[in-house]
Amino acid sequence: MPLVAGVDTSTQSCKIVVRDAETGRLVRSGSAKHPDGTEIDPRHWWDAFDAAARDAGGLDDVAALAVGGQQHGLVALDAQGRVVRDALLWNDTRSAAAAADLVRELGDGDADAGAQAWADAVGSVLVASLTVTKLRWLRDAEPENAARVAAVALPHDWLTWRIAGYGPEGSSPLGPQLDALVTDRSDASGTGYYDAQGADGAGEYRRDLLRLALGRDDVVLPRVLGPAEAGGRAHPSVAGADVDGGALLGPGAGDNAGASLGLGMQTGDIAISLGTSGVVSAVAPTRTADGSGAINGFADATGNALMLAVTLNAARVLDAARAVLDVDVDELARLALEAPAGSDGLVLVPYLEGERTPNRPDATGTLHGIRLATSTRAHLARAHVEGMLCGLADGLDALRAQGVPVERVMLIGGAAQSPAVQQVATQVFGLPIGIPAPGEYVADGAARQAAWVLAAASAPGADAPSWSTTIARTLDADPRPVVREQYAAVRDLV
Ligand SMILES: Nc1ncnc2c1ncn2[C@@H]1O[C@H](COP(=O)(O)OP(=O)(O)O)[C@@H](O)[C@H]1O
Ligand SMILES: O=C(CO)[C@@H](O)[C@H](O)COP(=O)(O)O
Repeated sequence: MPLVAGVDTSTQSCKIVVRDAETGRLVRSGSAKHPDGTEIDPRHWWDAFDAAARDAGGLDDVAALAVGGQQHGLVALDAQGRVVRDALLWNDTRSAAAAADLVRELGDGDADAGAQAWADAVGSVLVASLTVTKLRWLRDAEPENAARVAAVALPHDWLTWRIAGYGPEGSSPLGPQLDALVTDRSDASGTGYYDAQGADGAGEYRRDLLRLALGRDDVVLPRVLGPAEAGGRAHPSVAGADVDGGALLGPGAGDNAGASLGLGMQTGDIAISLGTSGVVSAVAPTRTADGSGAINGFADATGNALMLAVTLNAARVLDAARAVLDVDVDELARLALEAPAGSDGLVLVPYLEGERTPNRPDATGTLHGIRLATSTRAHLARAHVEGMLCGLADGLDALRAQGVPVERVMLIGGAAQSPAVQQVATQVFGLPIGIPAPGEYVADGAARQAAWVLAAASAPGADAPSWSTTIARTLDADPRPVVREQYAAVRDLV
């Protein structure tokens, strides 16, 4: 019974699952928190990985491991493999002006033409989240740091590299071998300088776009591996010490592609992820090229496309409500369910950290409809839940507008555990809502990828193992149009 490990190095924490490679049965798991913030020293990811591995009982007995991670983060390394500066994360908006500049530049001064050109080139219109915009910001705001950049990696790439034993001299057994960096199509497709459908579908880096942003392209970029291609082995001091030959390393994936693999998503499935980010995602054979910027046309972890609508404001909108009301997650849910659908007209537009979709990086949250009758804890709790979900419902509309079929909707991520979120989702989306069994679907997807890599190592061309995903409950649709009508009436007033 070989075991495999899946890692999710996400915005707020590191989660690890150890599963049976053949059946997918969960054997053990662990987790550890990351510091808060939109920029972070990657050593905190390494420390959290180490703590989560210990929390999971160690990884000596795993035959393969793969890492899913928050997308887009800029990990800039110097020639000695040292991090040049704290990593700028997907939710850092300081490169918003750089994004607008790059869009105009690719359109020869015409922003609309530039938006479509970026969507055609790499599947996405640039916003501050995308790595390429952070490189332009680095070039202009920190030229000395930009000059030191010898390699550019994403969070999951960098953690995979460290797990393999690489890193700066003195803090790694194998030293700073930058050309040992590897990644996968899904995470590469979120950089803004990788075309997952280029080179006749094989995928290719667009170094011309990297050069446009950074002013040069003589930097090492991680080798992009196939969906079940091994990227070396874990260093025995980290994982696989008790396994003959050590633990194979998978290419890893961006977290949303990992979740898609973990859920076994097929065309027609919609995943709504309520973590730090809010994500509405769908798989398809080929990506969209949405010049409006509402939909990102990324790659998934199986060789297909993964369309995403992503908001900056999701679970942490509810965290903010808990802070204001001084309640825990259970009391927040109870309060929210006390108020009626539509919260008697109290509406929160939840742009608490600016917003990515729509692209309003400088926006703030706004509360509308405050009256004596709606100045209650219950109404405030409900308005936060409804506002968060309305932003995602707009994203689902954008997917539909791109012709993406919507047949089954599943709710995942930390905030999906809330009974209030589950019930209000049936009202806001007006669709049946599938609640998968509670789990870490990004880490599960990484574990499934690890099992796929293990199978392919002895049987090239093997398919991904068919692990089953349990939908624990399906809630009936309960459409309440008033909720989105109220939201749409004030959303654009920010
Ligand atoms: N029952 C719950 N109700 C509301 N929010 C929750 C609940 N459980 C967890 N959360 C929130 O979910 C978030 C963590 O979700 P997760 O998917 O792990 O985030 P990420 O993957 O972005 O690190 C936190 O903001 C946490 O407060
Ligand atoms: O930016 C995106 C996708 O484009 C986010 O989905 C990040 O990948 C962060 O994920 P979580 O930490 O919220 O899971």
